[in-house]
Amino acid sequence: MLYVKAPAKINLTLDVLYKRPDNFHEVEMVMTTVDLADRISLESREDGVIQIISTDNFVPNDHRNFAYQAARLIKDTYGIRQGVSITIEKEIPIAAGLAGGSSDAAATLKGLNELWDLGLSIDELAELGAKIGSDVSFCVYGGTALATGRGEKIKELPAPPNCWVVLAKPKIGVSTAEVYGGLKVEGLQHPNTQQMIQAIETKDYELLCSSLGNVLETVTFKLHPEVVMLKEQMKRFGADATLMSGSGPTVFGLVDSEARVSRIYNGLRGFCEEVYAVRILGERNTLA
Ligand SMILES: C[C@@](CO)(OP(=O)(O)O)[C@H](O)COP(=O)(O)OP(=O)(O)OC[C@H]1O[C@@H](n2ccc(N)nc2=O)[C@H](O)[C@@H]1O
Ligand SMILES: Nc1ncnc2c1ncn2[C@@H]1O[C@H](COP(=O)(O)OP(=O)(O)O)[C@@H](O)[C@H]1O
Repeated sequence: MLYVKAPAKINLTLDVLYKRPDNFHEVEMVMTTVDLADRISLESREDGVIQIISTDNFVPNDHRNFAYQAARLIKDTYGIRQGVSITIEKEIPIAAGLAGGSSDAAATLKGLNELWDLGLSIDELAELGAKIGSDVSFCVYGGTALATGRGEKIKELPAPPNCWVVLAKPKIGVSTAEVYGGLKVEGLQHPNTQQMIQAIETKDYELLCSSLGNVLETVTFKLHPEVVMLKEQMKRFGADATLMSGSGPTVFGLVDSEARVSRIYNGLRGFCEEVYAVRILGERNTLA
């Protein structure tokens, strides 16, 4: 039995440059992993079957599961005869903009590389990951990175300045495809990605706070006004800066003092069931 952690990500910036002919959007995003993680365990089996076992009824247990797709891809690409039982202990909220499914896929790729002794490099695993979803390559590397292309081209960044991240997810699920589909690329207010990178490189917390930006907020806010309200509440309870992660609906707030974290956490818990106080994981963990 092999255990692998699958951490959630947040987008510190998310910019869309244009819509591509393949119907994906060309993006520029600064992403970082946080210490809210699913736990994946992998057990090889001789009958060739890929089995998904999950603690959460909303997680699909068949070919729709991204961890299943990761195992299938590895088996087919490298002609592996064995199967695998994949147990997913779900901690990351589903369809939340936190890349839970993508991270489960990435953890499965890394775990099977070890379990089946394939000797693949982290870059090879990330390339495989891109076939499953745009966010999977980033999740293979983890840490902090600039993601371009449709999200699969990854450039490593150093750890951001130390701070707390309070995550709050309203009781709605958001479809990433619907949000990208509703985006009007003309007239967008673009975040300053280069300034965000500078803030990270110089460990400038204030600059990082003022550089947060996500163009998908415009779409999700219109679909779900409760996300705007949650963001406003978080700011009112004392977060230094707030943003929606990915396509939403999770909103996060950055805080640099522990005392304020509990005030914000307790305040939000009054009306939002899913609130988490976490840390940024920072740098890439190169162990596959
Ligand atoms: C918005 C982001 C930001 O990190 O994350 P989430 O909110 O899903 O966590 C990502 O761009 C989501 O990546 P991921 O969830 O892997 O997307 P995919 O499965 O590849 O694509 C789902 C759908 O989103 C749209 N899509 C995705 C990526 C992209 N660059 N342009 C797009 O237009 C396409 O319609 C695609 O069919
Ligand atoms: N291992 C998985 N965990 C969660 N959701 C999964 C998984 N595999 C497939 N899915 C499907 O992926 C969709 C997106 O979920 P998720 O990856 O959690 O969100 P997001 O794309 O917003 O980060 C869900 O609707 C869910 O049905």
